[in-house]
Amino acid sequence: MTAIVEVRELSCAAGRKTVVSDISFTVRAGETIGIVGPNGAGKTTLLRVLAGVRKPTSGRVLVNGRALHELSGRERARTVAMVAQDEQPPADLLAGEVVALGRTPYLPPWGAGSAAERAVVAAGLAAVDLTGCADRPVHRLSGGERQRVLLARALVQRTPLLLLDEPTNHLDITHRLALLGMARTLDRTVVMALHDLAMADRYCDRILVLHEGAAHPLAAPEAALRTEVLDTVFGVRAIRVPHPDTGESHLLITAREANP
Ligand SMILES: Nc1ncnc2c1ncn2[C@@H]1O[C@H](COP(=O)(O)OP(=O)(O)OP(=O)(O)O)[C@@H](O)[C@H]1O
Repeated sequence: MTAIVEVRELSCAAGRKTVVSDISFTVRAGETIGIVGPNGAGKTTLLRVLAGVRKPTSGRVLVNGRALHELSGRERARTVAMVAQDEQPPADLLAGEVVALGRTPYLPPWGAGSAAERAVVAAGLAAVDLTGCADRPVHRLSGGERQRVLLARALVQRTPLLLLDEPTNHLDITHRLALLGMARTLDRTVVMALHDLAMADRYCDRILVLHEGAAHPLAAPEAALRTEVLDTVFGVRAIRVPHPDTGESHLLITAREANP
């Protein structure tokens, strides 16, 4: 598989604070990558730099071999889509209008609203289980429904790279599993910050652990989320147990002092 994202000796800051220093990794096309780390570890900051909305303090990010700041706004919007943490769409828009914003980089001037574009928007809403909701005002949707509308906007943007910051926040368990399952099967590369380590373990091809300004090597879940890593980084006790029916390995996490 070819590399879609190359991160070289990257350092990023939030405000004046350097958050992550000198990290390097490569993401291959089609991979689902999880970024995990304690609160404040720099997950959002790194995603914003990967999206090209924040500049690195040093080092570089290449997407499909190009630095995002070399691209026009339209080219960049066809390359990378991002759903930010707790993003609030403009309150006076309809759900379908929010999703349609994702089509902007493909439209000629005043090109919105055609039957074909409406069909793309409807398909985006259907992909997040919101069929028939195009005409609902976003401010009347629940937090989880709004989150799914924003995901639909990113899906219809049809970018090779999709960045998601805590995409399962606000989602019920059904839609949480659906979203993570979808992330794996989409024909694109997904990089997402996740707090739920067990979910990251099950649904990501590889995981980047951020801790104290550094990144552990990007590795398969069983290596990235080893017991000793979770103890050091999160102060929790983790064991891997086989599912009684399927035999698949699941990460079981408890507080460090909990009795076995
Ligand atoms: N605008 C800012 N000015 C100064 N410091 C900031 C700014 N934004 C974020 N920070 C700090 O930078 C650090 C990294 O923040 P970031 O949001 O990237 O972490 P995170 O891993 O996404 O956290 P969380 O898990 O809580 O969402 C935190 O210590 C945060 O307080």
